[in-house]
Amino acid sequence: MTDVVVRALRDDEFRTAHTLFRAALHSGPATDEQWERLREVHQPGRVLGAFDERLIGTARSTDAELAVPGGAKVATAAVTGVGVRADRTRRGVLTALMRHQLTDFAERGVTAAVLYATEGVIYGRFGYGVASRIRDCVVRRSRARLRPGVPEGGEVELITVDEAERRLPDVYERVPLRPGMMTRPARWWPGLFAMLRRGDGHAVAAVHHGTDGPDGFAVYQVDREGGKAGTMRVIDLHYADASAFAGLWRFLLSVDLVDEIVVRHRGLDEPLELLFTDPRACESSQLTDEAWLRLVDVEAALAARTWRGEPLVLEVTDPVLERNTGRYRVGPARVERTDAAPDAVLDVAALSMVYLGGWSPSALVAAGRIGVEDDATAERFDELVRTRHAPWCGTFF
Ligand SMILES: CC(=O)SCCNC(=O)CCNC(=O)[C@H](O)C(C)(C)COP(=O)(O)OP(=O)(O)OC[C@H]1O[C@@H](n2cnc3c(N)ncnc32)[C@H](O)[C@@H]1OP(=O)(O)O
Repeated sequence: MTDVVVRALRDDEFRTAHTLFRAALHSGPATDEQWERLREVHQPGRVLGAFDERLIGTARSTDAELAVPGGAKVATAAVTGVGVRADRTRRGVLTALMRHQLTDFAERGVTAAVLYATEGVIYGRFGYGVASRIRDCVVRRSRARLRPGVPEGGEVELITVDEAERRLPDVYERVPLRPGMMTRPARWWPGLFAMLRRGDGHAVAAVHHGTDGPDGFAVYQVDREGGKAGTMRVIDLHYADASAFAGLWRFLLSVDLVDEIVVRHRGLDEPLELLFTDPRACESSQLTDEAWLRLVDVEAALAARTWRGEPLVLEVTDPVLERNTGRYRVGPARVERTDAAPDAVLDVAALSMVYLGGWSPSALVAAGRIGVEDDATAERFDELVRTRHAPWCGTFF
């Protein structure tokens, strides 16, 4: 491993780190105008740099809260901006950054860390696991007739990106967070609006008004070529309830000069096709991993969510944050450390995968990632973690 020094960067070093990250993704540096906005997404104290003689790698995080089964929210670090110079990869730079970052999270009292990964092989070794999965959908407008009984929804108001920047944060606050969703800190939003303005600037937002005011929104743009009907790309879509969901879709389907509506990165149990008389009006594709979760304080995380059925003793190993290694009795009444014999043996990445309810433990048993004595124990474990909704983050960072 290279001799790497990792430290938190000063504010005046953020732009160099951002340029390094963009270069690692094969993108050019931000313009001065873009940087004016992007500077804000960098949280002081949370932008790490790895150095030999100069900056060779970076990783940053932002404070947020993650909703867990049962409705509690836990202190979370949203990790992003991870990159190592292409001429310094595969010599332990990321490893040094991740160890530093996770240790720092543990010291700060962070319960969980979440990230979106560019590649599936990078983060498992640091205790992250795929906690939620998503799909993309294409709705063919000519076939998409709404079924009788789909809620009417309320009025929809179209607003500009400038107005959306002022108003959408408040609407998002009104959206109940399901397991896997995160609060959007003030420093998250500039990243979305910088992205919306990077295109040719024709994105708009539709705000849904329910009986108690604004309760959902869809940000979209329509791409047209050669005077033909085009493709609507829905960039961000959140709603408080079934009425707002239906109302927003009624509106999106009513927009003229659109052949198809592409909506990406949606939760697996969002009932979009169930709105239509022909469920195949909605084609789904591209099932993929969404949020990678890493429990940083296992005991606090286990205590924060609700559980079902009978208690089980879980033996957890954590090679990076040793304090987490141990046995935990986990059940609906309480969570406690114990010396009792384990019912299931797993590492922190596997625990992070089943924590939000996105995988059944039986699936991980079948894949050799959780050890149990027998099928009956696996079934009890399935029941323990079972949740009403599939987890979904829905906030890219
Ligand atoms: C949350 C986010 O920001 S996601 C963005 C992630 N960034 C990118 O994809 C940008 C392009 N890639 C990079 O900058 C770098 O390749 C990184 C950050 C992914 C990895 O950095 P490195 O310094 O090379 O990682 P490091 O040397 O610590 O690797 C640790 C181990 O992971 C493996 N590994 C790391 N990245 C990869 C990869 N992309 N493909 C295969 N193996 C990998 C290494 O081979 C090594 O394995 P070993 O311990 O068995 O030898």
